[in-house]
Amino acid sequence: MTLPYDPNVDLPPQSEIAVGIIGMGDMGKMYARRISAAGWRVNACDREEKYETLCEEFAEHTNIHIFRNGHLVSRQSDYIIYSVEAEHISKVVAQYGPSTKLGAIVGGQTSCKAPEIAAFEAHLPTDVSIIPIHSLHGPGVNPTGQPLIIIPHRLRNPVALPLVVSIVSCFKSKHQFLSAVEHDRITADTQAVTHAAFLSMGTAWTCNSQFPWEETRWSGGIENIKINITLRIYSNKWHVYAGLAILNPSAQEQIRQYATSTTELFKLMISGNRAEFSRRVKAAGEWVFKGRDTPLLLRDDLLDRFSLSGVPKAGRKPNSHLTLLAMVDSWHCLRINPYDHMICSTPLFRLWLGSAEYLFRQPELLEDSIRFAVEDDTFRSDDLEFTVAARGWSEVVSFGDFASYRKRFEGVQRFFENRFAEAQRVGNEMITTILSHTEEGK
Ligand SMILES: NC(=O)C1=CN([C@@H]2O[C@H](COP(=O)(O)OP(=O)(O)OC[C@H]3O[C@@H](n4cnc5c(N)ncnc54)[C@H](OP(=O)(O)O)[C@@H]3O)[C@@H](O)[C@H]2O)C=CC1
Ligand SMILES: O=C(O)C(=O)Cc1ccc(O)cc1
Repeated sequence: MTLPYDPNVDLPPQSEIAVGIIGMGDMGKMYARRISAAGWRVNACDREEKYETLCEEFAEHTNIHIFRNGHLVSRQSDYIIYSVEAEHISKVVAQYGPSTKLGAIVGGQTSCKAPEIAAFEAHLPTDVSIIPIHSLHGPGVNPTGQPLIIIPHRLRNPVALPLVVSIVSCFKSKHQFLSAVEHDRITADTQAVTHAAFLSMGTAWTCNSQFPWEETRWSGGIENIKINITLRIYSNKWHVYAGLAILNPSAQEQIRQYATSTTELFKLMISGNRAEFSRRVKAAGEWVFKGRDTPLLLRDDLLDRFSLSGVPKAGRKPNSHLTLLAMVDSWHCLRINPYDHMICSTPLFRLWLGSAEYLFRQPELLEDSIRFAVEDDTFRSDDLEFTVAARGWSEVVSFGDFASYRKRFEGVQRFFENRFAEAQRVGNEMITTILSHTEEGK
């Protein structure tokens, strides 16, 4: 890969550089710990009311200096990272941006870059370079080998970009240099629609008052992925998912298509039109998976290790898998090749694509799923609730309605909260094990 900067440029000594972090939530703290451990001085703050508790929490970290507010961080830091809620980025940058140190570099960690860039352009002094970043994983995932997107948006000197690269190299992530527009288009494909599928599963289970791990029809194999990842998402903060779906215009189109594909497939299922249902599903599968002969991303023996349920393999039933059929149909309708975006994929996206591949590249499984969808009513009420849920999520996102998004999200969160600790533990292990096997091609 040709680097978009001169790697031989002379950088200032590490002892002269301070990294600022505004927003010490889950991601901000993870960044502060890793960057300071690599030897950089870190200046950090959250909202003023958290100053004392943050000072206590980081009292032992001599390289992390907690300040009362973003003005104090901005005026003495050389690379300042805003790690706040995407919904608030404009307000927070308007507040602290004018205090940025002369000639410094500013970036953000929000998941959608259009509003972040607009805020920086509007509120930062013109001498400041703008280099946003985005770690494509949650705070509990080891950043080593995960994609880290770097956006060299405004470079005021030849040192700015190599300095940022040198600072973030402590994550040992895979660097991808993109424009903000490319970033938003790709993450709409990989993140927003993936989350829409899992959010809808959680809503459907809640509306049916079901804990899926207690039912034989959701046990083992890719069902473990559906359950673990749904719980993982709902154990996180609502604003992370709301921000990247609502603020990214490409995401809205994709989520709408996912809801449409779900609805159209569900109508074919209940009309008993097996021929047309089968034709549409297989046409989508052909388009997305044709010619793929690499080993499947997911393997049965690995999947079965990560169950939240105690149902033995013999007791399991086929599933209509409307969630996955609709995903592949959406990719087909929007002409999105999901493999094109692997370089910017999150662990959840890889597991979701792996699940789709597992179903579509094993013809007997796909036939079972088609037959079950049209001829068996075991999953009818689940599929009905899923369809209603997918449309509901799409509607909230298209209305740009953060308050309703939060209410929907937190309602499901309450339903599942007793299982979050276990789901986090199993989910972390599942991500580490399955993805390490896929990456090594084992
Ligand atoms: N969590 C994830 O998996 C990932 C998140 N991201 C993105 O990173 C960003 C941070 O996410 P995450 O750490 O999870 O979220 P958190 O809610 O944990 O952290 C955001 C922090 O910023 C604080 N904050 C808000 N306003 C200000 C302000 N004016 N000054 C200082 N601090 C402020 C918040 O306080 P308060 O809570 O009081 O508002 C909160 O503590 C988001 O934009 C998210 O989309 C990116 C990759 C992964
Ligand atoms: O992997 C996922 O999709 C997650 O849910 C974690 C996550 C959330 C937001 C991001 O901007 C990046 C990663």
